[in-house]
Parts: sequence; structure tokens; C-alpha cells
Amino acid sequence: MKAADYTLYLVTDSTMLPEGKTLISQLAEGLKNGVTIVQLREKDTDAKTFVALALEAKKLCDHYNVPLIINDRVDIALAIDASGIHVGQDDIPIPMVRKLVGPEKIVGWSVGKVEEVDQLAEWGPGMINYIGVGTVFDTQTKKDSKKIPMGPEGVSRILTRLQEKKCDWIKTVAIGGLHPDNISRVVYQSQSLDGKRSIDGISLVSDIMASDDAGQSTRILREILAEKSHHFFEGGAADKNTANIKENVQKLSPLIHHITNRVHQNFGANVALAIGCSPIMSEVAAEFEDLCKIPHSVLLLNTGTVADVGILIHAVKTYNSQKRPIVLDPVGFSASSARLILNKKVLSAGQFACIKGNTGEIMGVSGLGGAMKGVDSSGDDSLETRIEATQLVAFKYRTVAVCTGEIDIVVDGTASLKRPLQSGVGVSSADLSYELIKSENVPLFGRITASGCSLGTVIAGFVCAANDESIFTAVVQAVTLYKLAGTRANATCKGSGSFLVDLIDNLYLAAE
Ligand SMILES: Nc1ncnc2c1ncn2[C@@H]1O[C@H](COP(=O)(O)OP(=O)(O)OP(=O)(O)O)[C@@H](O)[C@H]1O
Ligand SMILES: Cc1ncsc1CCO
Ligand SMILES: [Mg+2]
Repeated sequence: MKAADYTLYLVTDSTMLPEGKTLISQLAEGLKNGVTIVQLREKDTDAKTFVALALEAKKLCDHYNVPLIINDRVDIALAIDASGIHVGQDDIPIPMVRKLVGPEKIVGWSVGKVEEVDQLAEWGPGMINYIGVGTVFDTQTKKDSKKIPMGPEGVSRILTRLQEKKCDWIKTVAIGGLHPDNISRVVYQSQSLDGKRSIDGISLVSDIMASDDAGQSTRILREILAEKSHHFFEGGAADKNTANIKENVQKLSPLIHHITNRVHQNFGANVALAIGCSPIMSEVAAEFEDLCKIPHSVLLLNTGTVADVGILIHAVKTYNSQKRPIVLDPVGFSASSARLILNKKVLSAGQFACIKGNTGEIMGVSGLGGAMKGVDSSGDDSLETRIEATQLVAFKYRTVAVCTGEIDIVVDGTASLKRPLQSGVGVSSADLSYELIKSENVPLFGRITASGCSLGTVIAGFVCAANDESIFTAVVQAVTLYKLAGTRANATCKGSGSFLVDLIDNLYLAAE
């Protein structure tokens, strides 16, 4: 048998078959159209039926020269001479499994925690061949699962640990809640921090097993997996000339859909108008689809005072599905545990063109730990630490990350939108290029409310006038324009009240 190919790993489930289909007929369609490895998982089937099914499945898999893995039942795997066995954390311990099946069979293990990687590193080569990494998202298949979905960020943490522990013999498949609408992003966002490892494949159940046309469903999945880059945003920039972004903002007048905190609503709408955009404030889920289909619309998602996480996630999915850009401002990221949970859920829900925050927020999102006093940053982190945190955020979410403060930092984490299976993108978090945007010290920025939130508004307008290959340039231009307007306002104002007014005036003048 050739070395196993993990690209499209089908797990069976006979409880979800559509009428007129059998497990074997679905399997046959899958294999014919590009499934590369199969796991037979029959949780509620008696041994006799399981063996009969396994024998049939093996015949089919052998025909396509595809490995057949048996879930849980070492005895059945041996009885039918399957290619391998897959066990979970609560099943027979791995060393015993390996002893039972011998050195040649494939042994797979379900992994959700970095400590489990430490364990498999300790065992060394020859024990486990691949791991199923998950649960990535909520799933219908494991309804009683108590596991909290790890998101692509969690998958990346596992990949990073595999690299740190030099587990180069281990292959990986992501599993849990994977469907045609999120696979491309999961592959794009799942990377070890050194950039040398992505997942080897994706594993799924329902999109093939429950499909009325399992062959067609498999072909669609293979097409998605074959793409070399992740294009998630069809931009307004007709050409790739990034010098024209500012003009494009005037020309296209993007509609900036704000889901933002109550403090920012009025100020944000005025800033949008000042730079030549149109604002709309809406938290009505029923109209998101219409809004994102308006030409040149963009979503600014600010979690400052928003209560219903379901609405935020719906907005993210809707804008992503229409390839419209989203700018995320995870306000007060870790100011309370409730905010932390909400922000993390939003972060794992989609692909963001830009993630912008103050220093405390970006430190928090990076995992380095951010100091917050409510929604304000309260740490005294060095520029080097801030750059490292911004690079981590950009890398983890494959986005353009902005960290504000006296010096603003913009990092490009999109790494040319490259989206390889098997190998990594080749660029580490610390390699990511960045720009610093400096000005004289303007403490008044911190004496008006929602100045950071309104920078989000300007970034959203500029991103919308770019495309997914020029987001970085668009964001740098937006942050530079905002800094300039603030510096000019600082020179003319009498205090914080007129600073706010002068800031809007100078945004209006500079955007022209
Ligand atoms: N001392 C400073 N000198 C110059 N510019 C500053 C200074 N402090 C903040 N800024 C600018 O102010 C804007 C907001 O940054 P800040 O880090 O205060 O955001 P924030 O805390 O998210 O704001 P808010 O929560 O009030 O919306 C950015 O454009 C940043 O460049
Ligand atoms: C003051 C405040 N509280 C929640 S959001 C917000 C706006 C500044 O981030
Ligand atoms: Mg803020």
C-alpha cells in the first residue's frame, strides 16, 4: 500500500443516510470522486453487523487503493485486516493498541490539547501515525460532546507544539464542524507559528454521508482543497494600483455597516461621512444579507457594548459568504471573562480583513496577556513587545493587524493569501513585515471617547476600496490619514471638546 494521503478523510455514519442510499453506496461515490482515506465509525452497531460492513468497505477501499481505518474496535480492525485503527482519548491506551496491531498498521489518535502532543512526542515514532485535531467547530455528529470548539487558532496551537517537539512523523487532519463554507478558511488559518506546518487534510462526515449526491459533494470538496490561495474578499479596486485607494474611497463611497457600541454610534457615523463613506448602524440580523449585497459594503464589527453574540456570528458568516470584508475591533478584549469568551467566539467565526485594537486588546488577542482597565489599555509594554503581539495576531488570524497607541503598528499576516496543505506558508510569525506610524505625542486622542473605534470606521472605508491583495496598503493609508488628522487637530484645538470637532474637520480635509 502507498503512503496514506490524508487530504480528504471521510468518517462514516450510517445514521444520517438519505433515503435510498446505503453506507456502502455513499462510500463508493466518495471513493470514486476523491476521498483519500476512510474511517468506519459505527457507534451503535453490533459486532456482527460491523464486521460485515467492514468487509464490504474494505473491498471497496482496496479497489481504490485507499486505506480503511476502523474506529475503536481493534478486534475488528485485526479480523478484517484493515489498514489501521483510530482511537480517542477515552479508548484503549495507545501503547496497548500498537502492541495489539503490530508495527505496520496505521494508528490514529484524537487530539485536542497541547499536552496530548507532549505525550505522543514522548512515545516517539512508531506509536502514532496521525492525529485527528479537533473539535474545530460545533458539530451535529457528536451531539453530547462537552468539548469546547478550538477554532483554527486551536488547531494552530497543536501544529505549533508538533513543530516544537519535532514530531515530523505525525500527520494531521482537522475534524469537527467542517463544511464547504469553512474548509478553505480553516486550511488558510491553521499554521504552526514557524510557518512550516499546515494540516495534512480535513476530515468530515455529513457533507458526504448525508448528501443526496455524494459524488458531486466529494468533487466540490476536492476542488476547494485543491485551491492554492484563500480569496475571501472581492474588492472594489478595479486595478491593483494601490496608490489609488484614497481616490477609490471617494469614488466608491463604501457603505460602512457598523455593528458597534452605543458610545461610538454617532461619532462613527460622522467620521464615515467626513471621509466620503455612508454609514449604517444595524444589529438587525434579518437585513445583514441585503446589506452585504449592496455594492461596496463593508462590516465594522466592534464588540464594545454588544450583548448578543449570535447576531455577531451571523454577521460574520453572512459577510464572509458574500466575500465582503470585515474589520474587527475586539473592544475590551479581556476586560472581563464574559468579554473574553464573547470576543474569542467572534474571532473563531470567520476571516477578517483587519483586526484592530489598542495595545491592551492586541496583547490580549495575541496570547501574551494584555492589561486593560475597562476598555482602555493600561499596560506599559515596550514597542518590541507590542510589535511581537501584533505579529502574533496577524499570523494567528491570517489578517492585517493594527495595534494603536502613540506609535501605531500595522502587520501584514496575509502571507500572499497562500493556503497550502501539507507544508506551511514558509513565513514565521516573527518574519511578518510591518509598518510603524508615528507622530508627535497627542495625548488628547486618549481624552475623547471612541477615537480608536472611529479609526476602525476609517480603516473599514479604506479596506472596502481595496481588494484582498492590497488590504495591508489600505490599512496603512487609513491609519496614517487618521494620525495626520489628529496631529493637525491637536495644533488648532482649545481642549478635548474642540479636538473632537477639529479631528472630524481634518479627516474631511485630508480625505479629499
Ligand atoms: N499619545 C498618542 N499620540 C498620538 N496618537 C495617539 C496617542 N494615543 C493614541 N493615539 C491615536 O489615537 C487613536 C486611538 O488609539 P487608542 O489606543 O487610544 O485606541 P482605543 O483605546 O481603542 O480608543 P477608544 O476605545 O476610545 O476608541 C489611534 O489612531 C492612535 O494612533
Ligand atoms: C467607553 C466605552 N465603553 C464600551 S465601548 C466604549 C467606547 C470606547 O471603546
Ligand atoms: Mg478601542
